[in-house]
Amino acid sequence: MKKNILNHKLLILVNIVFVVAVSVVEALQAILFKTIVDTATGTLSYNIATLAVYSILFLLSVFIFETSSKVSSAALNKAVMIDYKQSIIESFIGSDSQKRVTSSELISLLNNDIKVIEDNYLKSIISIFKDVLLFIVSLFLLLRINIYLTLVIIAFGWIPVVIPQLFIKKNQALKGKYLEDLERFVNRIKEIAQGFEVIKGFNIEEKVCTVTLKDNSDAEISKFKSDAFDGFQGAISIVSGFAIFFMNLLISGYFVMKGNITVGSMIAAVQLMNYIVNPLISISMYVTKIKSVDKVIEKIQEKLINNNIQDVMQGNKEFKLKNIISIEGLTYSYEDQKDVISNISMKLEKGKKYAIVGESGCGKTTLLKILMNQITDYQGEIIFDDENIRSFDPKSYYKKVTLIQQNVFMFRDTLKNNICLYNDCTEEQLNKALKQSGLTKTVSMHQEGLDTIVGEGGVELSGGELKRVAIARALIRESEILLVDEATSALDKVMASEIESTLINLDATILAITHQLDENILSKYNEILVMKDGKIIESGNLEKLIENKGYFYYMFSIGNNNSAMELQNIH
Ligand SMILES: Nc1ncnc2c1ncn2[C@@H]1O[C@H](COP(=O)(O)OP(=O)(O)OP(=O)(O)O)[C@@H](O)[C@H]1O
Repeated sequence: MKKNILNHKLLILVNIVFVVAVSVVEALQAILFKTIVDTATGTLSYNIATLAVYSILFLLSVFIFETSSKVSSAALNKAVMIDYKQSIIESFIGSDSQKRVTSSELISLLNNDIKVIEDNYLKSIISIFKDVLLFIVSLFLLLRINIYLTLVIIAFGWIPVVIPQLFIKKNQALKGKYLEDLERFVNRIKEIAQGFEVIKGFNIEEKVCTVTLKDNSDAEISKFKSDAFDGFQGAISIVSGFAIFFMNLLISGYFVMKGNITVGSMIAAVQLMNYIVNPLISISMYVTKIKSVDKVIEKIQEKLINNNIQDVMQGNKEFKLKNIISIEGLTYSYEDQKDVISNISMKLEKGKKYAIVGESGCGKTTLLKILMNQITDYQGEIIFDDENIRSFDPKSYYKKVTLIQQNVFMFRDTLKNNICLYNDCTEEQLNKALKQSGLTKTVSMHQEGLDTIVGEGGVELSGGELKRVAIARALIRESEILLVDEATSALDKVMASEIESTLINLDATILAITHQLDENILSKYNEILVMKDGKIIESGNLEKLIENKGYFYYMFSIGNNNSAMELQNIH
């Protein structure tokens, strides 16, 4: 945050200039008071018209400098906030995919936490600056009026400053609790929007409304407690400020009675004492506010800024695969749990098509995530011909290796932008990709063709079409290796078979997870890798695996409804 503020030195300077001007003009109000009162009581002999001109000049200056100061501080606020939010977004994009925050956490951070920081941190810093100046100028002017009054202020003015500091911890805790509850509420709302059909379909509207009401009121109660505490703290500061004010009034009244100062000086002194005590109270409140958001800034720092990916590939070599991908002793576990990938060693040949099969949870997706560099803290080696994955430039690797995921994410944009992913692509490249991915018919069916807006999350496309878009994306990039995480999930058998055929006919090395234990599909793969408990326990083409009559054959038989008797023999 500090870095984001210091990035705008010119705006800070402009702010300082206007804040100085505002503070000087405000403090001069006391001198104008004194001049008018002393003229009225006969101590000074100014002309009333001259005093009226001074007053008008004073009002004009206040208007000009206040406006300029507010506009420049709003401009600084805007610039810093753009920077800070952008750094959060960039940190999110650069974060490790395993440790990244969820979408609702990110939205909550960018809306709620940022708002708290903006209101309590940035605005406080700007205001503190103004108050410090007002304090210094007023103290200087008061010193010129009466040294004893100045000493009284110095002796007792710190009381309203110190009191709010006693409540910093409590304030921090209340603000932290509010943001925590608000995040839970935002999360709940997101779930309601996403799970709308499930809520309706399972008739759980009432239950969902009840838990939402709890989250909603928890967040508002926490906000109320935080605001109420702010109010209590503010009241204590104001009361102690008043106490100091009356004490000053009494003391300056005493000096007037003694004939040490004039009535005009007394009014000016009281006014200046206000300008000394009030900024002190405000400064102490702003310091409390700044400290209370320290935890919020720390939270953002922890969740995002410190969570940037340590790319396993830190080299600068252009990615190239001539013959063989060798995986040696690959082992991985999620956060100290048991191994999800357990000492896998295998070789994959360029251009061949590999199917990965295995029961749910055996580690198939994790294996692809490691190969895609989404998981980096694994043990073992991944070698392309004789180059370790770590020696490649990540950009060139991601250009040639593409992961097609189970759920195809679509931007709310045109079909073309969703396929080209905002990169330039020629008509020839596009047509080739459409043809190979089987999307030509889909494009011609839509009146707007490639300019058709696909709707939020691609709702206007079928499941099969979405998978084809994912394939087209890989084709546009001319990816040489396709890692496919269940390209056919949620598709009927005919569509699944069509998509698998499309994939198998591509000119690329393919490593595809499939749940389709279908003879027609599996026979097209050069090799089937059978996974169980994080290991590859069998491999070979379909014929060989059926002959083996091992674990694969057991799964294959269930998938193809073989007789119970036959299954018992195998198992
Ligand atoms: N982010 C994660 N944190 C902790 N455990 C995880 C995480 N992702 C997956 N796992 C666990 O790791 C194991 C392997 O998961 P993985 O997704 O690789 O299995 P899979 O074989 O692809 O399953 P499926 O066929 O059901 O998609 C599972 O037990 C899963 O619960």
